[in-house]
Amino acid sequence: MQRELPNQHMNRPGPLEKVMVIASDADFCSRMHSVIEDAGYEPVIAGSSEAAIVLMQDVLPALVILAGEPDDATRHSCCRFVAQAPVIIVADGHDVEAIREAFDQGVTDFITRPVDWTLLTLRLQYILRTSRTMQQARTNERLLAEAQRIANLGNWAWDLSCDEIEVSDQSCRIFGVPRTSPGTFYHLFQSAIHDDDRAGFDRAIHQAVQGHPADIEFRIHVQGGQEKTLLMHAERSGPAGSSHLFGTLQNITERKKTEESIRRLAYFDTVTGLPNRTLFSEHLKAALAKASRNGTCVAVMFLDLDNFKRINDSLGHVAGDQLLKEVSVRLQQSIRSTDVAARESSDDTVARLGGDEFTVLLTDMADASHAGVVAERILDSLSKPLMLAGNRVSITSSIGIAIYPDDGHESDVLLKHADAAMYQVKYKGRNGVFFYDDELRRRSQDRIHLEGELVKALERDEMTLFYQPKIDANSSTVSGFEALIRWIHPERGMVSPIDFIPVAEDSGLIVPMGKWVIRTACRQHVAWLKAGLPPVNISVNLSCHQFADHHLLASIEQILAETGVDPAYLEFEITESVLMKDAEAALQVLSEMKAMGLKLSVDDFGTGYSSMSYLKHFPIDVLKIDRSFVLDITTDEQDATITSAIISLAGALGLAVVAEGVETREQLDFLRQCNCDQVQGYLFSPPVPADRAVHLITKQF
Ligand SMILES: Nc1nc2c(ncn2[C@@H]2O[C@@H]3COP(=O)(O)O[C@H]4[C@@H](O)[C@H](n5cnc6c(=O)[nH]c(N)nc65)O[C@@H]4COP(=O)(O)O[C@H]3[C@H]2O)c(=O)[nH]1
Repeated sequence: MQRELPNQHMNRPGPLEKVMVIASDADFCSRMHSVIEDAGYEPVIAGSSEAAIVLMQDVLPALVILAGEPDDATRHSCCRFVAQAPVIIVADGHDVEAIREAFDQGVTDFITRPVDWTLLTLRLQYILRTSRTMQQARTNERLLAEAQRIANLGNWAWDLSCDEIEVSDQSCRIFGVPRTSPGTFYHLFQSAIHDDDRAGFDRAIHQAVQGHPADIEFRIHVQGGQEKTLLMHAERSGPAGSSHLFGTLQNITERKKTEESIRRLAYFDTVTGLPNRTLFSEHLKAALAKASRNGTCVAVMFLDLDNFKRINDSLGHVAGDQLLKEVSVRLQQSIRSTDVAARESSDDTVARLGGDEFTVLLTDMADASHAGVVAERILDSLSKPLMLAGNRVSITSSIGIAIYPDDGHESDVLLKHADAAMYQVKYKGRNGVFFYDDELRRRSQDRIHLEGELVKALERDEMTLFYQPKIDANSSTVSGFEALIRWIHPERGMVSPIDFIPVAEDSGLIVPMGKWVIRTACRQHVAWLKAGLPPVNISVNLSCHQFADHHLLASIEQILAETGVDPAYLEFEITESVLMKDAEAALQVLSEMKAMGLKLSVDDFGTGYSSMSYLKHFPIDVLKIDRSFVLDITTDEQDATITSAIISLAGALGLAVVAEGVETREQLDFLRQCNCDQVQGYLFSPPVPADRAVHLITKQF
């Protein structure tokens, strides 16, 4: 009955728990053995301290009972050995001094002689239960510390009444300080906070004290001059009126660094370190919102270097990058010069959109004319020569300006208008400034209107192809046709491609339109063949967008397969400027086209800037001399020289040559003298519809 008592009211211990008794008294040991066994533990009896120490090598007791008169050394080593388990001594009730000494050596508890055997079972169970709880607490503490270490997360409790902070190990590690007293930690903590972050930190603490949990990021100086960024959560919990704040502390230094490098990549140009298009756009939007509130103006400048490509190609990319960096420095200096601009705003931004295109944002201007002053200053600054790769180089630039609110209210629109104004400078001869104006505004509206109409034109099948013959200069017979698109507008009549091709280019419509041209030209070639005519070369123009389109080759392949045209009769005319825009990429596409068996020609040759080394490597068949040279070959000596030089060059490179825009017999005679292979122009025929072109195929000119 007595023995059942503990089992009815307490957790019964596990069967494997061992209770070790160290005693020399055999009767005492035997009695203990029975009590321990009956209580549901496994007794382990050691007759002496030495035997106990040997036994403890193998047995891990849950509780040790030390009876007799063990000397200090034995008690000490026992306690050391069984640091995880409680140790009970059996002492004389009146020997308080001995009990105190035992406690000092680490003994957990005591029972007094004479032993109350009835209560002993209960006593053992209480002690073991406490021990288990303690052990669990220790384990939990260890696991928590480990988890905090892994998560780089510390916790703290701040007693505001005495300015003491109780911290976890990880909090100390985050601070890089050894474990200190709560008061010392408070002082270390306070002095470590970055001056710039102190006010925010105090605000967050105040908020938490008021009962609103707060999160704050702040920087601290740690030993060695390093800086760390911490994320702290603080909140008030515990009983009402408690002077404690509780919270966590996380070291987010690495995360901040990563975020910063991602931000730099996303928002800044890697060559110049200037904001990129995305960041510029954000700045512009913010500036527009502010200007709308303040009733001020914003100027958007679009700047393009006039001769960057030439410098980049001739002096190399390293020099090109150096130039871009220098330009970025000069631009920043120019907008900071308050003496000229009579104003300065920290929101002004210089950005690089890509290539040699830069933008400048001037914010909160009272007077739009300041933008012109700044632009002139920029031109002046950029025009100063600099040394690049040992060469003295001068650059000029074209700047277009659009002003909020006059020229638009949205960032995209303003940027587009500044771009249009910049093109106006290019058109007028470069190296200048142009403000977006009524004329450009009207043109822009026309363009938008035309774009809408073009979409409909494609849907309504309003496009048609005209064909202009190319004549063999020796035999005076047709050597091929150039297919040229025409838009038969229901109200306006025939619209020139000069007017709509650029719009189709900008809107991307050129891609489906170009595909339609290739397909229609191929079908015409087949139709003439079927009509019993000899196979005739047909050339088709490829614009910049089409040439860069990744689906171009697949589209051509599909059309060839669908129409059955022999690729040897299909020629593509690509302008010199398109090819030179990205010569490496062009070489790749041209090679693939060549591998398909197509013919390739360089259109408008002489108007752009060709690198001879590329020209040599491009797998081209024909050079087409631009009609601007042909126009004056009989009157302008220079044009005559250039034309004959191009013909010689083509001969040297093994290329055929076609002269465009031949309008007079004199021009033809000159070209024949220079051994030009083919000629094309109004002298023979303008571009004509297919039903008229058919009669030219067999004609002798
Ligand atoms: N003054 C003068 N002009 C002559 C003479 N002979 C021919 N032309 C014109 O010169 C242009 C030659 O085409 P381009 O240089 O490729 O220049 C073309 C080409 O860049 C583009 N284009 C035309 N059709 C297409 C097309 O189907 N696709 C693409 N991507 N562009 C096209 O539009 C431009 C203009 O085409 P068009 O108005 O058809 O103008 C044609 C033609 O009509 C002449 O003796 N004197």
